[in-house]
Amino acid sequence: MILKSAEAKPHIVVIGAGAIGSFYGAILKRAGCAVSVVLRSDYETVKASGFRFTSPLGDLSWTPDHVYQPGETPLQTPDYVLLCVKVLPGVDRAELVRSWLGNHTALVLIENGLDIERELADAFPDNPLLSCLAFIAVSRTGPGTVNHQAYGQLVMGNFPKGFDQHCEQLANLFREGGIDVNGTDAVVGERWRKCVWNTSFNPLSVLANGADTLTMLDAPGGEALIRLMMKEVIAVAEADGYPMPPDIIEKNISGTRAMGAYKNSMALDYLNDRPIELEAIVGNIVAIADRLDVPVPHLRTVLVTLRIRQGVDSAHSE
Ligand SMILES: NC(=O)C1=CN([C@@H]2O[C@H](COP(=O)(O)OP(=O)(O)OC[C@H]3O[C@@H](n4cnc5c(N)ncnc54)[C@H](OP(=O)(O)O)[C@@H]3O)[C@@H](O)[C@H]2O)C=CC1
Ligand SMILES: CC(C)(CO)C(=O)C(=O)O
Repeated sequence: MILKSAEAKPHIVVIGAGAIGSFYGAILKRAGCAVSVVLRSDYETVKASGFRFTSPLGDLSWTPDHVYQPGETPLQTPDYVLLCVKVLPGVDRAELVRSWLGNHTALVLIENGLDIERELADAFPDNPLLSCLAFIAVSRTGPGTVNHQAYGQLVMGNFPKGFDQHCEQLANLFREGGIDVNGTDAVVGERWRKCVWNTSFNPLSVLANGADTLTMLDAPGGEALIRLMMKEVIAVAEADGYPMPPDIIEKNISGTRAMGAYKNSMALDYLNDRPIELEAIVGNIVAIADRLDVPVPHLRTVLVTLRIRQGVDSAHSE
């Protein structure tokens, strides 16, 4: 396939333009792309007045080229579809993207979790698949309104491996729009590396009633527990063929302390009564641990406790 030249900027459709989708949509819009969005609850507001941002990067507020609803078909086949919905059981992501993909459309995931690409790779074997990790603090504060607190860097590569011309083009567009992109030809290892942080801090923050990072680290035994959880993630990653750097725990702990008190995306989902990405971020890792016979007693305790809690919460809300 011949990619569009730098002058003819690609057409982008963002599916799930919440915090992450609207932020990275804004960046691509700044780079001169035509960016459209598929929205559910925010459809009317964004169609009427676009996205409104607060951000240290300046005014990122933007108006999409088209605002679609799920089930519509694109006016023009997009070059890239960005999928930015939460990875939740019962959400069929392949069905969400199916009608938006042309034969040559590249599918780009900007989502947390491990082992979350396979269902899309299987459903669309002929479309280029790009997997991205977002290092950013951003949240949706109301319909069409978004607060970008800090950061924004992406790590990007093809799934399961490689860094093709689509990665090259999209990474350059994100850079033009003002954010850093680290390209990798081994994105699965990068997902493991990010999960060392997410699989430890995210579920613990929910058990701790939405606690921020410093509250967790400073509680008696808190840092020790987080280190034990990180060690278990690293052991599973290694058994799966992805050895982690020897200083990864130290760097994660010191980096998190330096960042100051921070509520991760799962803590925010929990505090706002939204479903949490428990299976994508914890369950999939425990499943791999079981397959490879790696003991993960702390991760399993946290996972099962949260599953029980989800059951109790949903029984109460019926
Ligand atoms: N926020 C952050 O700082 C970070 C988030 N991430 C990851 O990025 C991913 C996205 O998170 P985030 O943007 O925060 O989540 P949000 O909840 O802010 O956004 C998700 C969006 O997906 C939409 N959506 C869900 N289902 C559908 C559907 N069927 N059709 C159309 N839209 C749909 C939601 O719409 P509706 O409102 O209608 O449900 C919402 O707008 C997650 O995997 C998260 O873990 C990673 C790093 C940091
Ligand atoms: C790493 C971090 C904390 C923000 O980039 C994240 O992935 C999350 O909030 O879930």
